[in-house]
Amino acid sequence: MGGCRGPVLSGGWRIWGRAVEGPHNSVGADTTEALTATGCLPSEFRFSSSPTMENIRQLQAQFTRERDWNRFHQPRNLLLALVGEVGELSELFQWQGEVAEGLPGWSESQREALSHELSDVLIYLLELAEKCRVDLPQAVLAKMELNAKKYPASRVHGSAKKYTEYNADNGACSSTEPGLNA
Ligand SMILES: Nc1ccn([C@H]2C[C@H](O)[C@@H](COP(=O)(O)OP(=O)(O)OP(=O)(O)O)O2)c(=O)n1
Repeated sequence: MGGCRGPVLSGGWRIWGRAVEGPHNSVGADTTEALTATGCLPSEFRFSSSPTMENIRQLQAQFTRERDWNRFHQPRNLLLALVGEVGELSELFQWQGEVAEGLPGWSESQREALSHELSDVLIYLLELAEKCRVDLPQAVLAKMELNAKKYPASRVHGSAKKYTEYNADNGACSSTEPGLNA
C-alpha cells in the first residue's frame, strides 16, 4: 500500500500523528479502506470540520494579544511574515523533482515539517485578512464563483490554459462584468 501516511496504531490508522475515527478504525481494514484512511486515495481525503477559519482567527488574535504583539502585526509585516513562511514551505519541495499526490516516500518528519509550514502560512494569512478587514470565508466563496464564471467547465475541461488565452481563441470566457476578470 506504499506507506503514504505512516504506521498503523493499535486502534486504527495514523494520519500525520492523529488517529482516524470512524469505520476505518481497525487494523484489519482491507487495502482500499486502509488507503482511504491513510489519505492515499486522493478523492477520499477530507479536512476535519473544526476548527473553522473564525476559530483560528480568534486563537491567533488571543496569541498575539497575550504577547502584546499587535504593535508588530500590521498588514505589511504580516504579509512579509506570510511570504517568509511560503519560502520555508517551498524549501521542503526544493530539488525534489515532481512530487506525487499523497507524497509517497515522504518520512513522518517531512510530513510533520510540511504540516507546520502550511499552518504557519494559514495563520499569517488569516491574521492578514483580519487586519485588512476581509471576511475570508465569504471572500473565498465569492472568488470561487468568479473563477467558475471565468472558467466554465464545459469550455475549459481538461485544459490548464489561462482565461486570457481562451479570450484570444474567441472570447467565450471573457466578460465585461466588473471584477470577473480579477
Ligand atoms: N511575531 C510572531 C512570531 C511568531 N508567530 C507565530 C505565527 C507562526 O505560526 C509562527 C512563526 O514562528 P517563527 O517566526 O518562529 O517561525 P517558524 O515557526 O517557522 O520557526 P523557524 O523559522 O525556526 O522554522 O509563530 C506570530 O504570530 N508572531
